[in-house]
Amino acid sequence: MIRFEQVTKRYPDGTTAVSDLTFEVNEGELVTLVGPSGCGKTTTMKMVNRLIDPTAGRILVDGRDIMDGDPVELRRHMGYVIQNTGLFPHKTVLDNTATVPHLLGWPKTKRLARARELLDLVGLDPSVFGARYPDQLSGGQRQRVGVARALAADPPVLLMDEPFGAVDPVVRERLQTEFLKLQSDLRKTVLFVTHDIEEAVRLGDRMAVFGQGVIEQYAPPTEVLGAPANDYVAGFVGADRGLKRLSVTPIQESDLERPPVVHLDDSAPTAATHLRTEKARWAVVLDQADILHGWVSLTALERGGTVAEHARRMEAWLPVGATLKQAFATMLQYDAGWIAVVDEPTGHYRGTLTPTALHEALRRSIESDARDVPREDVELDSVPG
Ligand SMILES: Nc1ncnc2c1ncn2[C@@H]1O[C@H](COP(=O)(O)OP(=O)(O)OP(=O)(O)O)[C@@H](O)[C@H]1O
Repeated sequence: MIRFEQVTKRYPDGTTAVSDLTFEVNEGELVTLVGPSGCGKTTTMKMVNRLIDPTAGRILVDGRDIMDGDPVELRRHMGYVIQNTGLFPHKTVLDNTATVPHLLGWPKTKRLARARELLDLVGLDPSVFGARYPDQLSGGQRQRVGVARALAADPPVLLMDEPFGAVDPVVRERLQTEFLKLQSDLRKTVLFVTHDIEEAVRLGDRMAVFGQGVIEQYAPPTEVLGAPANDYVAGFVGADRGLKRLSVTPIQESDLERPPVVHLDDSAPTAATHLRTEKARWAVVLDQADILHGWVSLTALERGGTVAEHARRMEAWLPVGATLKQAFATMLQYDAGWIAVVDEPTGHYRGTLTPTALHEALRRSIESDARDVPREDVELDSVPG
């Protein structure tokens, strides 16, 4: 969809901002450009919508050299979101959002209807916020309007330059979550510049890690974190890359443990016998439809009656596909030694995760990237302990 072929940009004062860049962004892919200040990320992005022209090489969008057409026409097919949003202060939120449709000559009713639809999409009620001016919004709300405005004419490409850079970390994380949800529906081709490695890891299908004007590694986040291409990338992603990886590694069926399972209407003595045979001190409790209810201890079952009389509710659960980081956070939140993993949306119980299983899942995912084999096929050497 977007292809850089040996692109170099040298500024008139002799600064080489990027040199000999070759990479490709697929249709519907979100690529993060990440690296320290001054490494050429913004220059790279601005060459795509011709705010900056390359000194050498060419850039193709949908197979066409971008230098062949009219730059204004080109920009209409590319949403552009920048830090501090660049909203017009004297225009209402609704009019700001409708900027591009206005330039494209859409009739007023159509462009305002589109602006309302987009404000809704980014979580701003148009009847509340539409008539306000940018300085009557919070920083996070302004960024949302920036995203809505960029999407207004439904461009296939989105260019985003530190779009969430000006807000505090909590709002930033919320904006990232909302944007990921939006992107999973819209599937735009996105180039996203950030100097924040966490953001690049969280959002990118692939990340381009920039050194001085060159890409040092171009790969999915799990690979950059698990197998950095060189010392530069390893240094940039940081010594805590194992921790960062937790946030992009999903829970898989093969990570789960299977402690004994009993049902609510089982008799307690039968359940207790089952636990003793399995040499277990507790069991997962399900209802008749195999939906998670909670857990029960052997000691409680030994008092007789039915499982239902002794079972305790379990609040710490997650769906398959949630990340290992969410699993870890849930364990901490409920002060739980394990969490249950269920199918979504059925709620059917699949298994459990303990801190040990979580650690093994992380190690297997690192090995699986390094050796290029599926995670469930990785055999771990045990750590001598
Ligand atoms: N108009 C210009 N004239 C001369 N040099 C420039 C110009 N614009 C950028 N540069 C230089 O080109 C290099 C790359 O700049 P660029 O803005 O692309 O970096 P960046 O990675 O986006 O940095 P930041 O994260 O700080 O925004 C820097 O050394 C910068 O000083």
